[in-house]
Amino acid sequence: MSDLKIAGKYYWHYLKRYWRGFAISVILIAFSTWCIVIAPTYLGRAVEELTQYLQQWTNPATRGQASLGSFNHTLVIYVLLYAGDAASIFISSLILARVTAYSTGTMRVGLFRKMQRMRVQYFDTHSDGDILARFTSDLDNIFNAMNQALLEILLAVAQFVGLLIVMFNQNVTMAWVTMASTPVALIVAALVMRKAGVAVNRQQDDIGRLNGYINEQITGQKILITNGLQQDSLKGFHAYNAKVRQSALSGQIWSGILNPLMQGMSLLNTAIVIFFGSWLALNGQMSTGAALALVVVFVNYAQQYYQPIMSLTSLYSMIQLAITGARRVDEVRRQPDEVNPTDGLALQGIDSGLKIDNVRFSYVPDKEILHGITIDVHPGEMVALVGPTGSGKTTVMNLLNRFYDVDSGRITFDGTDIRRFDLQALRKNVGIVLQEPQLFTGTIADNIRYGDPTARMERVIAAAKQANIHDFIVSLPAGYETEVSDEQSIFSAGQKQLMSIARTILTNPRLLILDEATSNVDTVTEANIQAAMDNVIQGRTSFVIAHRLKTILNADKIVVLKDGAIIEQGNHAQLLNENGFYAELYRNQMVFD
Ligand SMILES: Nc1ncnc2c1ncn2[C@@H]1O[C@H](COP(=O)(O)OP(=O)(O)OP(=O)(O)O)[C@@H](O)[C@H]1O
Repeated sequence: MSDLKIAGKYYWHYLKRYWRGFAISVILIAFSTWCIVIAPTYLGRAVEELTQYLQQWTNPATRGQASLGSFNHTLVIYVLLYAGDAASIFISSLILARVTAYSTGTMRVGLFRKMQRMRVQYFDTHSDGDILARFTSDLDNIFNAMNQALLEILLAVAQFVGLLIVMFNQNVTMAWVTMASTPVALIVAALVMRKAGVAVNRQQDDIGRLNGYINEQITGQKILITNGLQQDSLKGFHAYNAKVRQSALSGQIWSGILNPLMQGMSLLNTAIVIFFGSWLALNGQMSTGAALALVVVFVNYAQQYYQPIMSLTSLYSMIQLAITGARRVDEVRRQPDEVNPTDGLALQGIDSGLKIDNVRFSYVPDKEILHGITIDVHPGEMVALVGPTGSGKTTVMNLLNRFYDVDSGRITFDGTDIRRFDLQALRKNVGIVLQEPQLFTGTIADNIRYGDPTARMERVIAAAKQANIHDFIVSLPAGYETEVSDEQSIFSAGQKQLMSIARTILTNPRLLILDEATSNVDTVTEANIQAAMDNVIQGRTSFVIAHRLKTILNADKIVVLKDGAIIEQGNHAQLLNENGFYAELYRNQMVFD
């Protein structure tokens, strides 16, 4: 589907609910067009009446009859028509401003809502900067274009249609003469617009990539500084920036050519009309006054004829940016939602166990990552996943709470395939503590009760105590009310980790997925984290991507993954007995990450 079609559908989706405002605007614009289009006929009439008056006045025999009455009357109507035009444009611009503000607001909400429903895959495969660009520059482009171009577009279309009607009403031959240059103009405009469209499309994609790069460089700023890579970072930025500059420039040049071209066409058109009009007058097929009036009226029409096209072409780059913006935002809108079964089952707990049953999985077609994984877990057991990097540990975790769905095989809780549970219910029962803890804007208390905003303060404090972070929190001047947004940087990685453990404890999940942090923390924090983890794991079925030896030793089951397959499974003693890969790693004191 072409970008224009996609954009058309997108705008229709959001604008149709404002049809009343639109209808009123269209009526007002039609009225204003009628005023504008009809006005030249009054101008023509005024010229005719003035000519008649002058003829009578210059002839002594008829001077007594000469009167400016009808001329004045025509002139008043002419002025009123322009006043009507101005008033109706003013009112419709107010209405359209409102439609723009509301509809772009709804677009923003729509995009944000969609983000909440989309599959994790989208976020895994798009840079944060690119996603952000869709919220910022793409939506801004849509807003700017609607704000400035919507009225112009409606006016242009109405004026064009109105003009055609009036021209053909006035004089069919002259109307055809006025339109004679249209095919050439349309072909030229289409060629130039295609070039500009390609450049503007590229510009937006380049901006997305530039934003992605900036975002990455900000996030990795400390690594940059540590490695002294600022100059390289700047070099990379220049390269991305140059691409944006080039595509923006080429877009501006191509869209900039359009307007002068159309102006040239308009001048040519006026010349053609004057030439034919004069020829008609000289041919003597009508009175000099009438012929003169016809030329005046059609010169006016000829100038107006290209006006709508010219105003559209002067807005072209803005309109093209909005079309591209709509295409990019619509791309997000059309992403598949997470699959939530209708009549999904409720999930109360995991009583008889969890089974990963011969699961195969690939992120992208034909590149299988997990090759038939089977793990049987009894309630309350702790499973440690170990294995070299890229062996598929995180992937197993991704499947357990349905960030992704298996290709074949199944995962069951108490014998029921997890795809049959209501997604919300499933996620409520599966808690995740990630390696990189994430805190959100709000107070520490808000962050701990993030998964259950209604939780009372006693539960927040109890969770913090279990996570061994209570003492630290109360040592802060504002305690639990400390604003995280301002103070985020003063928390250490370990403290953030403990807060996120407290958050998980508060939601009391039945299944726990824990990615042990590999970051080096001091021994006291390390002991704190270990104790907090023991607390959160206590009595829960849990999967831990284990990096600490102690965790592994404590595990009920150690699953050793290599290249997406389980090569060994059992507890520490059993695996040592097997004298295989695990035993080798253990004996060589190798780290499990
Ligand atoms: N979103 C994704 N799209 C495509 N391939 C992916 C995606 N995420 C991971 N992979 C690939 O899947 C394989 C397993 O990755 P996974 O993250 O599960 O390994 P891991 O054992 O957790 O590694 P690590 O210990 O380094 O975290 C890797 O080859 C990785 O490149």
